[in-house]
Amino acid sequence: MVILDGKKLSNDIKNEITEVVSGMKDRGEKVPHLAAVLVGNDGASLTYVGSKVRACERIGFESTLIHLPETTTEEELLKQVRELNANDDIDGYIVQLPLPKQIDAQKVLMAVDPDKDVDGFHPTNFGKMSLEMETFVPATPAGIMEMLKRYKVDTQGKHVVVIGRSNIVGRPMSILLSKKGNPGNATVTLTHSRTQNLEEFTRSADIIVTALGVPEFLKASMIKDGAVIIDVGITRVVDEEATRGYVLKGDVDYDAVKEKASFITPVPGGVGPMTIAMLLSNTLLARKRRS
Ligand SMILES: Nc1nc(=O)c2c([nH]1)NC[C@@H]1CN(c3ccc(C(=O)N[C@@H](CCC(=O)O)C(=O)O)cc3)C=[N+]21
Repeated sequence: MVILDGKKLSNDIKNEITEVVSGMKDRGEKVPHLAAVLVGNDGASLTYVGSKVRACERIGFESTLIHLPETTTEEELLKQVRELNANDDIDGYIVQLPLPKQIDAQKVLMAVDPDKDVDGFHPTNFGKMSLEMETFVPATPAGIMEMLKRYKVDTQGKHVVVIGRSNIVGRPMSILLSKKGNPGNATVTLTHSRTQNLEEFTRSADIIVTALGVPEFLKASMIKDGAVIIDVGITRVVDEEATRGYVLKGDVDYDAVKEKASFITPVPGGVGPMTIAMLLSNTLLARKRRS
């Protein structure tokens, strides 16, 4: 069994980007500038946005964090988005999800300039991805593709079962893995909460991608020997003994499943760090396209 080490890979990718950025600096060029908009004080969102800002600093990007109160109205957020679109110094930005309930997330994502949409969530970019055109690919699916590529996991003609049909992970993942290419050329089944007999699918899968958010959902009895397991779930579970008062749990019953798997991603240290690395990579692409 091989552990797909997202922490290490993301460091490799960040080092590669650092090299490119230092070349830009040497030539007196503008370095990439990423902005993140965070609305409210959700604990996990604060952690993720903090990691993104720290990663920017480490690799020599400029970064701006725009932190708005929980009570922000949709109109106020749309105004912020329009300002970022118009600000020539910002190469790319993200609006951290989830948003408070008074705000229609779809409306906000539609207002982001597709050329600055480094999350790849705008319909234009999602469409381009689906049509196999060059674009910003959503960071989590892009990170998984990069992991499969760098570990040379064979996806050609394999049966992939994706669990979860979200717009940011499950659905784009199903599209990317069925595309021509390497990784790609897989036969994909996209399963979700209404799927009947889920276990019949998971037990026949060569590769399983779980993006559910239900801790330890995928049991060893649900997979076949030698399956590749990609765990996108990351849930904070209360644990009084832990220093932060919680532990992070993936969607996979890791200790038992790893005994049967050929490749597996840990949580933490798997898909999460790759997401950040690919966001940085998209921001570098945004800067290059604008110059
Ligand atoms: N507009 C937008 N774009 C996103 O890309 C986006 C988002 N909203 N909302 C939330 C999800 C989730 N996400 C993660 C990023 C990094 C880790 C990560 O680095 N996780 C670490 C652990 C972090 C911790 O300690 O909590 C790990 O798995 O090792 C996890 C999850 C990005 N998302």
